[in-house]
Amino acid sequence: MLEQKNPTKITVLGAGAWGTAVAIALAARHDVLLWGRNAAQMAETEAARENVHYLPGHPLPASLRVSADFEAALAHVTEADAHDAPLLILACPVAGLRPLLGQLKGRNIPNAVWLCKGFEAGTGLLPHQVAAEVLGNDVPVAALSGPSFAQEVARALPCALSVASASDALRERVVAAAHGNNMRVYSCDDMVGVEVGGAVKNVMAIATGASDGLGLGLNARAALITRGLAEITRLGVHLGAAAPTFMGLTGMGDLILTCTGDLSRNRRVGLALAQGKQLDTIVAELGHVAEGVPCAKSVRELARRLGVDMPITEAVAAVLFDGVPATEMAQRLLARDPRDELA
Ligand SMILES: NC(=O)c1ccc[n+]([C@@H]2O[C@H](COP(=O)([O-])OP(=O)(O)OC[C@H]3O[C@@H](n4cnc5c(N)ncnc54)[C@H](O)[C@@H]3O)[C@@H](O)[C@H]2O)c1
Ligand SMILES: O=P(O)(O)OC[C@H](O)CO
Repeated sequence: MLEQKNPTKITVLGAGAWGTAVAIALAARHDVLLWGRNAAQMAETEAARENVHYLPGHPLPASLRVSADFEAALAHVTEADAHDAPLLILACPVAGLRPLLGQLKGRNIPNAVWLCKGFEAGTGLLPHQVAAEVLGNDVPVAALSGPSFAQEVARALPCALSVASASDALRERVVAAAHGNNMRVYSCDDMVGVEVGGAVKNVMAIATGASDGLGLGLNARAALITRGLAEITRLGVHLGAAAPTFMGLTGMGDLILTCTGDLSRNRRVGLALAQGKQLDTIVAELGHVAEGVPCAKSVRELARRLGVDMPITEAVAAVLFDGVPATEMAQRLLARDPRDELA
C-alpha cells in the first residue's frame, strides 16, 4: 500500500491526550480539525497552540485547526468531496463512545474510526458492537489500535499500529492516510481480536504495575505478561477472534508497551495501588482516563458469565473493587493449582 500523496480531510472528535497526538501526527500531511467538547479548554488550546491540559509540551502544528463547534467539525468531513477521502476519527474513551455515536447517528458521516480500548461498562460490549447498536450496519467502521503512547506519537517518534475493519475500502483509506513518515499502519479484519487485545492489556498493566511497585521482581513481571497474554487470548478466541492476532501489535505489542512503559496510565494505577493508595485518589490524581479500571470489572463479569478462566483479571478486580490489598494479589495467583501451560 502506497502512502497517500493527496491531503485528506480528517476530523478528530475528542481532544484528550490521544486525540491531540493523532491530530498532530496527521496534520503533517492532511487537512485536520481537532474537536473537543469543552469550549474553555479548546479556547485555551487555541490561544496556547498547545493542549496544556491533556498533552502539555507538544506544540500544535500551524495547519491543525482546533474547535469546540461540533457542527463545523462534522461539516469538515460530511461536506468533503469523495476525492478528499474524508475520515472521521473518534478519540473519546469507551465510556464516551455510545453518546458520541448517538450524536453522529443520521448525520451522513462517511465512516467512523475509533481509538478507544475497552469493553463498555454495564453491557460488556466491544466498541464495534456498541457502534452496530447505535449506527446499524450502513456506516463503514474501523478500530485503530496498537502500542502507542501519545507523548511519543506527538513527537513523531516511530510507531506501528494496526487498523481493523470488515470494510476493505475503509482499511485502505486509513492506511493510505496514516501510514507514512514515522508511522507504520498494518491492517487486518479481526475486529474482535484487535479490540479484545487493546482492552484487556490495560488490566494486565495494572497487575504488572502493582507487582513492580511491590518489588516482586523482573521474573514476576515476565510471568504476568506471558500469562496475561494467555488469558487475553483465551477470552478473545472464546469471543470469536483469531489466535494469531494476539501475537501482533494490538496483542503482544501493546501488552508489552503498557505493562513496562512508565508513560502508561494503567501501569501507574498499579504502581499507586502498591503504595496502598485508594482507587478514588489514584483516579483523581491521574487526571486522565485509565481504561483498565472499568475494564477489569467488565471483563470479570464477562469471563464469569462465559466460563472463561481469567485469574489475573480476577485478582486485579479484587484489589480494585473488593478491598483486597495489592500485597495479596500475588499470593492469590501463586496459590492456584498447577495447570497445563497451553490449555
Ligand atoms: N493516551 C494514549 O497514549 C492512548 C494511546 C492509544 C489509545 N488510547 C485510548 O484512547 C482513548 C482516549 O484516551 P486519551 O488518552 O485521549 O484520554 P484522556 O483522558 O487524555 O482524554 C479523554 C478525552 O475524551 C473526552 N471525552 C470523554 N467523553 C467524551 C464524549 N462523550 N464526547 C467527546 N469527548 C469525550 C474528554 O473530554 C477528554 O478530552 C482511551 O480509550 C485510551 O485507552 C490512548
Ligand atoms: O496510558 P495507557 O495505559 O492508557 O496506555 C496508552 C496506550 O493504550 C498504549 O498503547
